[in-house]
Amino acid sequence: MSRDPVLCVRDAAKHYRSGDTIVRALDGVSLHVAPGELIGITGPSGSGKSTLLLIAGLLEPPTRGEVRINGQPVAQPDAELDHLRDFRRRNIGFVFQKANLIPFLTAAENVALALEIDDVPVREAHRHAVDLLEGLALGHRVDNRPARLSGGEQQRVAIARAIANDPPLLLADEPTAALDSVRGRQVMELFREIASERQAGVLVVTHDPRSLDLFDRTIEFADGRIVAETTSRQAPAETVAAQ
Ligand SMILES: Nc1ncnc2c1ncn2[C@@H]1O[C@H](COP(=O)(O)OP(=O)(O)OP(=O)(O)O)[C@@H](O)[C@H]1O
Repeated sequence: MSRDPVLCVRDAAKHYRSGDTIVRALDGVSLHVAPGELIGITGPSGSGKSTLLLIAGLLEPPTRGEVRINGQPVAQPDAELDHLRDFRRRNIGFVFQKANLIPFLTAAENVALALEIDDVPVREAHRHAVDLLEGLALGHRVDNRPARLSGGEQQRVAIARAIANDPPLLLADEPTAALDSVRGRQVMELFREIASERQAGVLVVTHDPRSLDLFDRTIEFADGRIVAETTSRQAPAETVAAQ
């Protein structure tokens, strides 16, 4: 059985004007992420990694090229991304370097809020949030506010929030940069689990070479282009290459 990629980025470019010059933040990038795949994006500062996530996350339209999610063409140069707000919320989870939890809500309330925004009734959202946090070994933290949690715990709550409505695609921008190596590893292992068990496609930008063994593939960027790709684990059996 073959499955379509969750994310397909085709010949994407993103150019910014800076005075008289054009910055080619992305310059013709094509990649795909299959269900169950965990992909690492690496490369030097300024090589276009975050720009790729902005384009893949439907937060910025590409200057050229196309983004498909689950086979559906959703972003082209003239795309009105505001119209995609609901689509984005249902299909894409985001995790950033900082957890950005709401400080006056408990861990469970932070996660539940993501579901309530999606019209899940309050009680059901809370129950689901608690279940999710328990599954991420945070059952003892559900009623704590973020200030009581370690950096790694906060980041795991942020991941629970990002996957609360079960999006098929998860995008993370340097999610372990603020963590020590042990907590950073735990967070990367969580992404591995989410990809394997929930069959989400997960794209993680990282400078951290210590977790590369967890990725199915590592894609290296330089000057807005893909310059190398390494297959680090055996690819999931049921995935196919991008068309
Ligand atoms: N809004 C913008 N306007 C002009 N130039 C931009 C804009 N956003 C990004 N750039 C430029 O595009 C290039 C790629 O930036 P990007 O943030 O994608 O790199 P990165 O690989 O994520 O870097 P880092 O590892 O430092 O986060 C850089 O030269 C950056 O200065």
